Amino acid sequence: MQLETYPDREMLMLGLANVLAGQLADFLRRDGQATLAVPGGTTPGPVFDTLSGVDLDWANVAVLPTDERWVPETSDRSNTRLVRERLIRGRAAQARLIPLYAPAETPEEMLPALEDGIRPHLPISVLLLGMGTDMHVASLFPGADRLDEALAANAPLLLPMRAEAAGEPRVTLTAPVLKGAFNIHLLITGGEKREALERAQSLTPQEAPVRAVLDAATVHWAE
Ligand SMILES: O=C1O[C@H](COP(=O)(O)O)[C@@H](O)[C@H](O)[C@H]1O
Repeated sequence: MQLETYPDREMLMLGLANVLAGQLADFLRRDGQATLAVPGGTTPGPVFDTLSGVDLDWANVAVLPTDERWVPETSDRSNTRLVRERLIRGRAAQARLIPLYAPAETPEEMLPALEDGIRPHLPISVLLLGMGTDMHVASLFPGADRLDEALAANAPLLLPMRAEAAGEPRVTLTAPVLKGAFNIHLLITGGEKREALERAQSLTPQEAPVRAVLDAATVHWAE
């Protein structure tokens, strides 16, 4: 793991957006297309605000949530809603958003169709992850019902996930998809998450799912 510490959160969000933009630009120059996977939650909004204003060939960028709460976009719990409102706008309005939710009672019903949607956009060129204080990344929660399956080397692309801490059912990219990304960034803020990250280093991926990606990740942190 490589750790980048920033003097404050504003510098963190700006600096990280700049790194992500640079890596996307490299992919676009080389391959003519790129896939950016991004988290939901409370932390990444300011990164999205900056990134959405960067001059890139956004029409050739596919944007994929790392995980989704099984709620429609009308819910303020929807990660897709956050991405649409804060990232897929301005210069980035041309980017193609690949949803991990489709209207149905349960994620299981839509899983094959959702997998078909993301398959053409893998591997991920640039992956941004958040982390909870419980050391979950994407929706790989400690104690989740299908965590072992999601951590396995032969895991499918996507799995439904249920955990007490998760609230509603989730859908998540699995560990092999996350680990398969060319560039992996983890965004965390505050002392509690920094301590959790330190703790995670001596735990198993089952205890601390962030461990699944940590060795290959650059961690971006500010108090
Ligand atoms: O539930 C989720 O939580 C994590 C961390 O969110 P934060 O609010 O602590 O930043 C997030 O990375 C994940 O995408 C989301 O579904």
